[in-house]
Amino acid sequence: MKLLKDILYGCRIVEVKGNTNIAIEQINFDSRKVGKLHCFVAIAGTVSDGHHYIESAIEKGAIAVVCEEFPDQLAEGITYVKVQDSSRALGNMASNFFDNPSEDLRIVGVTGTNGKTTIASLLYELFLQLGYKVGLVSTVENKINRVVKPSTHTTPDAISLQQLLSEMREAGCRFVFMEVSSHAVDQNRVAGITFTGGIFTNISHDHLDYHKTFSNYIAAKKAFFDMLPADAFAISNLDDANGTVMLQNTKARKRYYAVKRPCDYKVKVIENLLTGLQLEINHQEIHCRLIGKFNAYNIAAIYAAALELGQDSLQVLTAISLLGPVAGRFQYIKTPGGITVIIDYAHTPDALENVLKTLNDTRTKTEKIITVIGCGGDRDKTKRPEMAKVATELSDRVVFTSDNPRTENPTAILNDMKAGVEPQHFMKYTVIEDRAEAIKQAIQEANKEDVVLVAGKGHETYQEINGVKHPFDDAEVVKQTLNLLKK
Ligand SMILES: CC(=O)N[C@H]1[C@@H](OP(=O)(O)OP(=O)(O)OC[C@H]2O[C@@H](n3ccc(=O)[nH]c3=O)[C@H](O)[C@@H]2O)O[C@H](CO)[C@@H](O)[C@@H]1O[C@H](C)C(=O)N[C@@H](C)C(=O)N[C@H](CCC(=O)O)C(=O)O
Ligand SMILES: Nc1ncnc2c1ncn2[C@@H]1O[C@H](COP(=O)(O)OP(=O)(O)OP(=O)(O)O)[C@@H](O)[C@H]1O
Ligand SMILES: N[C@H](CCC[C@H](N)C(=O)O)C(=O)O
Ligand SMILES: [Mg+2]
Repeated sequence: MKLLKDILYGCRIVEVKGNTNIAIEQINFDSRKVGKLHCFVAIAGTVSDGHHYIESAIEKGAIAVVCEEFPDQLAEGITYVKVQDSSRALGNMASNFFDNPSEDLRIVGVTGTNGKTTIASLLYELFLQLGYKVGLVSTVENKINRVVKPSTHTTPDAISLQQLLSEMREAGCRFVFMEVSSHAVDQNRVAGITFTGGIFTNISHDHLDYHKTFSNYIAAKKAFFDMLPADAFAISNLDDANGTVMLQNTKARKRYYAVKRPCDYKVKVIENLLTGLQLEINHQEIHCRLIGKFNAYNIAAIYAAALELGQDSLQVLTAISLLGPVAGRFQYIKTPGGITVIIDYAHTPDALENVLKTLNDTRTKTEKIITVIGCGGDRDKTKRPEMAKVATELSDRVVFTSDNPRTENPTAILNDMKAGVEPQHFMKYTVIEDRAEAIKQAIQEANKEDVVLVAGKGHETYQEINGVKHPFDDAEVVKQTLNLLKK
């Protein structure tokens, strides 16, 4: 229990009606989950508006309401607090409610279109190796030191996030590495967190269904760097067209990493093989087990962050050389029959292009690249034709299939994809809606030396159709199919 006036500390309050000197059991932004002595925070969302549910929250036991507009009728004995921005207030309130965990932790946020999970997970592993207790907030899983907590979002809502951070503090964690999605910035899920540092990976086509324009999407990512305090660090990718824009207005100390340009943390790719990367970081040579040039950027970013966090360069390089791949990111299977299968979470045109370029860069003359790819339903439709175009241009054969159709018709999604294929590549693809069948077809077509790329789902263990998550794991299906076909 905490006093409402203490929970509201630091919020931009416009007007109060009622008593704030009351004890609150829990804060809640969903009327359906409200209980006795709760404070309900009304937020305007993408589908509906929490302000419509104030009455029902009170019926369920809320004794205080935080909102942007007072309802026409005020209920007796209830405290109403009008704020400028209720999602921002929620962030602050959640932090106060859990005794401001971020002030006792060193939290580094990672934002960008691709590479967030990879960088956050690698930093988590790296700092464990350096002997620290560490927390991780990611798309794949959350971790409190070594204890796994399932993840539902890339960045959880403000209340779940502050609770998670407080559990990390409780468990003695010193560092936390977390993904900060553009949705999270836009919805103020990270408001109230004091970050020690921020990392920008890259920005390319994704989530235009939500942000509407590319410049809104850039602005959401940039807003994260604008909120960093002056004693934090802001690390950005100088090779990305928006790498400097991201840090334009930050108060934090600016650091850049890059492969192509001179900068604070410069990486050179000496060798890019299917067994790993040989790199030079600020003139120090290392080998790492991660595959693909894009991972040179991820390695540069984690090296930069570790050094900005005060770690010893030599120890960091040694630890980097021991890091293994992240689940579902360029996961590599070599079969007894000589086929290579790669499972990768590439679900944007840019990621798919990077992965396929890596496979093209490292292939021999005779080997075929066979790609299995689908696009998610209820997500950015404009990326569908682009992903299909990239897949057919950079592969010898492509099987278009389903990837979480959600509430959309899978055939309609596949038609959106097909519209992006250039006529000269029409002969390269087939369409098999059933993902397991699509994987089987690709593996069946593969001969010794060929590479099968199964892209889009990575670590996911389900296929989401009409609100139901059916068990489906690309890695499992691949293994079963390889056994079945004796490949
Ligand atoms: C589009 C989006 O981001 N939606 C998120 C948002 O919900 P919303 O704005 O749609 O909520 P809404 O249904 O309009 O309701 C508005 C408000 O009324 C409340 N309400 C609603 C109904 C009711 O009966 N009572 C009630 O109080 C709701 O609790 C909410 O506070 O706020 C919710 C609470 O934080 C999130 O769970 C929800 O994530 C949905 C499930 C989602 O799918 N989000 C994805 C797109 C997402 O966030 N992805 C990013 C990763 C993207 C990336 O890969 O980069 C992520 O961080 O995971
Ligand atoms: N630095 C990078 N640049 C471009 N592509 C990358 C980079 N790192 C990883 N990728 C590609 O993008 C895919 C997704 O990587 P990752 O899961 O790390 O990104 P993410 O930003 O966490 O994605 P999400 O927004 O879905 O959480 C990988 O499977 C790989 O294909
Ligand atoms: N975080 C991303 C993941 C997409 C993964 C892909 N498998 C899909 O379902 O589209 C999103 O929610 O848009
Ligand atoms: Mg992620």
